Amino acid sequence: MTHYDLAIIGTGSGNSLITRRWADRKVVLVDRGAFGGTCLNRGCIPTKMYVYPADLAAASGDAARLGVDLSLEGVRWQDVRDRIFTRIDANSADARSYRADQPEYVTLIEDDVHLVGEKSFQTSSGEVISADQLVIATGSHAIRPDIPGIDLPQVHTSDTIMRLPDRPRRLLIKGGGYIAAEFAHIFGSFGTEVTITVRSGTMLRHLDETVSTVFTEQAAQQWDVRLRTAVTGLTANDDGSVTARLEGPDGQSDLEVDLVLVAVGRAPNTDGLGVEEVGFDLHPDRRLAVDEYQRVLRAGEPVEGVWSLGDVSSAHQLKHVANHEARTVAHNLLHPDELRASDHRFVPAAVFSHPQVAAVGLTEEQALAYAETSGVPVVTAVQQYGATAYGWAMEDTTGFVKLIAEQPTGRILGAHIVGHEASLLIQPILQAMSFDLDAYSMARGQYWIHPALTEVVENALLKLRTNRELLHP
Ligand SMILES: Cc1cc2nc3c(=O)[nH]c(=O)nc-3n(C[C@H](O)[C@H](O)[C@H](O)COP(=O)(O)OP(=O)(O)OC[C@H]3O[C@@H](n4cnc5c(N)ncnc54)[C@H](O)[C@@H]3O)c2cc1C
Ligand SMILES: NC(=O)c1ccc[n+]([C@@H]2O[C@H](COP(=O)([O-])OP(=O)(O)OC[C@H]3O[C@@H](n4cnc5c(N)ncnc54)[C@H](O)[C@@H]3O)[C@@H](O)[C@H]2O)c1
Repeated sequence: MTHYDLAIIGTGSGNSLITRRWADRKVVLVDRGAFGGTCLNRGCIPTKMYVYPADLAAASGDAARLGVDLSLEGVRWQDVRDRIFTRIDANSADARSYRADQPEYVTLIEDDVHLVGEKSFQTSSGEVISADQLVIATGSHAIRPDIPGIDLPQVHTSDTIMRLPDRPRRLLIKGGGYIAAEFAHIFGSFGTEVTITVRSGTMLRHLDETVSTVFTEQAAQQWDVRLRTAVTGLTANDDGSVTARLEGPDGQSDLEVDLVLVAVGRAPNTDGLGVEEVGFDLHPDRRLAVDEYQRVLRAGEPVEGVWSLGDVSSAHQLKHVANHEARTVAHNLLHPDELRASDHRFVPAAVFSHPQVAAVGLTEEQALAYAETSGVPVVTAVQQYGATAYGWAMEDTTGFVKLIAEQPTGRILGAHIVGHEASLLIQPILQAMSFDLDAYSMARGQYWIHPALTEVVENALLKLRTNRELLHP
């Protein structure tokens, strides 16, 4: 058995824990997959590197209403793919070499491991490692639902679809969440016929109802969206295509496609890790349970020196959350007597689709429930992009900013944006929420550049104020 000061399982956000502060100690970093984890190799970064060219391709369709006739001559899939993965693979290889070249204090083990004690684990080749402190940062994996034909080679998850040799002519996407929305945009803008099957009545159904309703309407104008529809089986055809058996409101039907993307959520990587065997607590969705300091729990109590962060233990499967939690763990590993808590109060998210969506805080439904239990009235305001000067320039008819605040104080509880650069527009609202700036002061306490698109945020804030004054003259 080899003993270390610190052992980290997972090179996603886990890799960022190793700073020079550890240079005089012994650290072991373990990963069974590509160095850098999901975000770098098969998640946020390559998807957004596809989304940007998809936005350019989609612009050809969006420009006509402005009197600009663009035509899309074509998309060179292999060139797009190779530009992305030449950069990604080099980045992953460089990050790996950087760690592998620090043998004086970091040992890199590229193997699958499972726990054999609360702070010890075994590699698949039999090596046993123990450590004073252990960080579990093993991420999550795409769920493959149990339907006939799910193992056909034409069935992909987000792990594999970005490296396809060719772009499919017809793609079926099962699921209506983030990954479905982003890949529908990517493939649809590039010219693939996209069909999406969604179990419920809307896409992005976990978001604010106005958002999911508007997004679903716009999705249906671009892709063949089949709501309340299940895929009950997949069969390979002789010509390489796949027939999907669908069950929807009109009964059963068959759909022939070239490829299938399964996007029905991701599950934490706790299976096979041995966490139950050593008694660590799991949530019902099999996430590792941690306290606010990111300490792993056993029977509800923190296990000394055992930490977790990111998708394996977080309620939010988002890279900025994994990074935030990594900063908490980085501090706490070195300052056991001054523990710092993670701040999950205002976690934003964006869906990089067409249109873009961004959200932070409570949905309207949640805010109304909060008003009922707290007795604090809430006020909402919806401002259309099209009612601002930049919205006129864009001839925008669908984008909007929806804000929800406590009525007496103007404390912002939630923000929901659909439309051009929603992911950028939400940031000042998030800043106000994080630094306790109320909506009323935010609206008039600063200049807003005219006629920038940010005026839609300014106007939404002003509307909250007007609505407040209407309620309380
Ligand atoms: C297609 C896609 C797009 C996304 N886009 C965004 C986005 O735009 N914005 C955003 O915020 N988030 C996005 N995400 C989510 C984001 O990628 C994750 O939240 C983030 O990468 C999680 O980081 P992590 O460090 O927890 O785990 P990971 O980065 O997954 O790292 C975990 C590592 O642990 C290793 N590992 C697991 N089990 C073992 C074991 N037993 N032994 C050894 N090694 C093990 C794995 O190989 C992996 O490398 C996206 C995800 C996907 C799939
Ligand atoms: N831009 C981003 O930040 C970004 C992009 C991609 C992924 N992600 C992260 O990755 C996670 C996983 O993405 P995702 O799209 O797979 O998950 P998701 O949770 O966003 O959506 C999954 C969808 O599949 C549906 N579903 C679940 N089980 C099903 C079943 N058996 N049959 C049919 N439908 C089913 C759900 O109702 C939901 O609509 C996201 O939750 C997100 O946290 C983030």
